[in-house]
Amino acid sequence: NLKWEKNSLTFRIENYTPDMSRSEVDDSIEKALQVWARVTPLRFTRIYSGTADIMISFGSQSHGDYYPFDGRDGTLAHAFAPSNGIGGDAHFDEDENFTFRSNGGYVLFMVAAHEFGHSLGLSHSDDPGALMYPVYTYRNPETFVLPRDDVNGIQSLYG
Ligand SMILES: CC(C)C[C@H](C(=O)NO)C(=O)N[C@@H](CC(=O)O)C(=O)NCc1ccccc1
Ligand SMILES: [Zn+2]
Ligand SMILES: [Zn+2]
Repeated sequence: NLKWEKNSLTFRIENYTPDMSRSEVDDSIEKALQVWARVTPLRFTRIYSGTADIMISFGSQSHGDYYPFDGRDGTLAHAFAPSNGIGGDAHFDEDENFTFRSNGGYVLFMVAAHEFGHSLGLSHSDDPGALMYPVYTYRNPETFVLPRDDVNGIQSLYG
């Protein structure tokens, strides 16, 4: 597992999905980062220009890396393990319908929390209850608590 060799990380939201308001996207991203910050010494600072450790963007099909998205459903997003450059970056498939709180689509908070697990160095878990389990399952963001498997995983890297 590659990991960040610093506890203070920057993030930048490069563009927005039309599925939600900007403030809903900002809130979803910030809350998804807090999920991990709460159980590690990691701290996240938002920047609005330049290159952040974690560059966050929405794109569809071919979007500038060797991993083109696939239209609706299927792959929802992907993120790169810690390293310079594209490491840490999280890309969200614009062809999905992302939502704020309703489960009428994919709740951006849930997808982002999962992706940031990858951005911090976690791989997929085989625990069906884990956030890092490979397949999206809806959970109420208001009551979401990071499952034990994920806490153990991230604390084995940054505990
Ligand atoms: C092979 C990778 C690129 C698949 C990709 C993923 O795991 N990204 O982190 C992904 O979008 N997986 C889908 C499931 C699938 O493609 O079968 C997913 O739901 N990922 C988002 C997710 C997963 C678990 C919890 C929350 C969100
Ligand atoms: Zn990408
Ligand atoms: Zn994943």
